[in-house]
Amino acid sequence: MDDNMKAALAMDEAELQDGYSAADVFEGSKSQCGLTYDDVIFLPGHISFGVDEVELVSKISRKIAVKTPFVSSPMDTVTEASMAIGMALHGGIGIVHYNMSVEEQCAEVRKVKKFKNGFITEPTVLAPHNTLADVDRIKEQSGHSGIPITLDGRIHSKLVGIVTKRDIDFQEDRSIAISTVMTTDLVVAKEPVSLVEANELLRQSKKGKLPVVNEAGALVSLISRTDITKALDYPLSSVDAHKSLLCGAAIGTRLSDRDRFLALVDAGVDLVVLDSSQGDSEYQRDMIRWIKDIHPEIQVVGGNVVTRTQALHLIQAGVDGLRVGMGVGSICTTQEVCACGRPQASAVYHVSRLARKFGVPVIADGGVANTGHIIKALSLGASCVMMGSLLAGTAETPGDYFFQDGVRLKRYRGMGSLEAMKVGSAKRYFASAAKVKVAQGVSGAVVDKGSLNQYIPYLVMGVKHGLQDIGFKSISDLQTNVAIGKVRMELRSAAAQREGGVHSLHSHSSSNN
Ligand SMILES: NC(=O)C1=CN([C@@H]2O[C@H](COP(=O)(O)OP(=O)(O)OC[C@H]3O[C@@H](n4cnc5c(N)ncnc54)[C@H](O)[C@@H]3O)[C@@H](O)[C@H]2O)C=CC1
Ligand SMILES: O=c1[nH]c(=O)c2[nH+]cn([C@@H]3O[C@H](COP(=O)(O)O)[C@@H](O)[C@H]3O)c2[nH]1
Ligand SMILES: [K+]
Repeated sequence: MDDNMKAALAMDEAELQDGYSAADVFEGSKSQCGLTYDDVIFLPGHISFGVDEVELVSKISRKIAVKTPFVSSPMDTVTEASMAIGMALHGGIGIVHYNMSVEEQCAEVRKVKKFKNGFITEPTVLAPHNTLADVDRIKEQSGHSGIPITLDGRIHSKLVGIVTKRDIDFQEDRSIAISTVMTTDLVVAKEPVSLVEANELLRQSKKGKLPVVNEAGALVSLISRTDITKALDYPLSSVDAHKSLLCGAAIGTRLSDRDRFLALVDAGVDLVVLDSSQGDSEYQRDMIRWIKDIHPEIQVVGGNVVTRTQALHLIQAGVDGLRVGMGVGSICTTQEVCACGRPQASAVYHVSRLARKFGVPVIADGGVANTGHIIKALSLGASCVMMGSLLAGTAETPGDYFFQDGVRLKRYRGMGSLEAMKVGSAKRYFASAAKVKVAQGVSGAVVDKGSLNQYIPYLVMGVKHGLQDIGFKSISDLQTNVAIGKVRMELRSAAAQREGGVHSLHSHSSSNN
């Protein structure tokens, strides 16, 4: 090796550093220009690990960690129970919209909280003196068969038997007591028992239901084979201490929303999102203080904010998370109508920089059109991303598919669109009573994206590849290295952005959407 070569190889890191730090890009600019995801591009780092080693564990609020940093938007064409269940099963969380009555919203939340609990902690229970007709009634109302029987017909009482379809199907007389037909030779699990152990017991016993009892033989919960198969299929699931899926819900900041909040707490909600385009209001601060005062255990996400001052006001009021984004959603017209907002990469970077000091996670909301945008949001400090249009069109969203020009579509609309306001958000705007309705969103359609079961794993893998290319195994490592300037980036000219997209083809297809 000659001396020139040796000198070249001895170059230190500083000499080799390409690109710019996030601080250079977002704070050093003299152009007074706000930036968004497409304006920036990360330079690749060094890969020393496999893509499967990348972990996407993150936080959605101070106390709630998730394994997939994805949140579905509280919009009436995106999140009701089915979406919230799908998001939680895949390790994220769904926020049920509130363009419906309190009762309807609570029913959606209950469906999520009750979905396939690994452990059913409130099973339907009967007593030995109940009749087969009682079993029939329960089957009709709730679909449950396989009912545990306890001495006094309630949970936490001594387990004496179980009644299954097989015990009663061929009994003609439905007035006879359960005690005469129930199975008393029971396979039970003694608490504490893990789902894996319970699964093994169910496999060996070939039973459909496994009652869990305490030392004294009292029933404490029930495990069902169908539930457990699902639980084992979704290792990333976001669950609470009782193994129920996590669920969020949106509320407003009017006095009536306090009743909505209390009802949602009753329904088991884990987190509420104060849903507003401009979160820096006295209404919102009052709501946050009131909630944290009476229900400090419920996580409150405030927003939306895009500046550090707005964020600080909500942090001072006690929020557990911040939702960032104004006017950047695919269906948003707020920036055009109200002249307020901020390009999303700048908003996420600046708010996250402040929120990080207080340990408050940031949810980057809106404007996410591909996995590259998700990676950029996370890199710039967001703990999670909230998505509307990217998830719209999946099977789990409310609404039916329809065909237009031979393409299978689903409706997707802004919550401030005239169409959505007509259904309910008019109440939020006072627009129903107002003479002039000012829409801040549009309604449209998106293409069929299939089920979340294929779609979320695809998004997750895309994000993992991005972290691997930048050179980090976790979101926190990535964020720390962006913050200290080790991760390098550049702005992209308009021509560079064109180059980074698909170009120069007559036609192309993409299998992923
Ligand atoms: N992220 C974004 O860029 C945007 C989102 N949206 C979505 O549209 C929906 C509606 O958003 P907003 O109109 O911002 O809802 P909002 O409920 O925050 O505001 C509607 C109007 O009600 C007022 N208001 C709220 N609480 C009040 C109280 N206690 N007393 C008196 N007045 C009160 C507000 O100041 C505002 O004028 C939400 O789902 C939101 O996420 C709408 C526009 C932009
Ligand atoms: O200006 C707006 N008018 C609206 O009618 C509207 N509806 C929803 N949102 C916001 O957009 C986010 C979803 O954005 P994406 O479709 O880009 O994921 C959502 O999460 C919201 O923050 C609205 N913004
Ligand atoms: K927009």
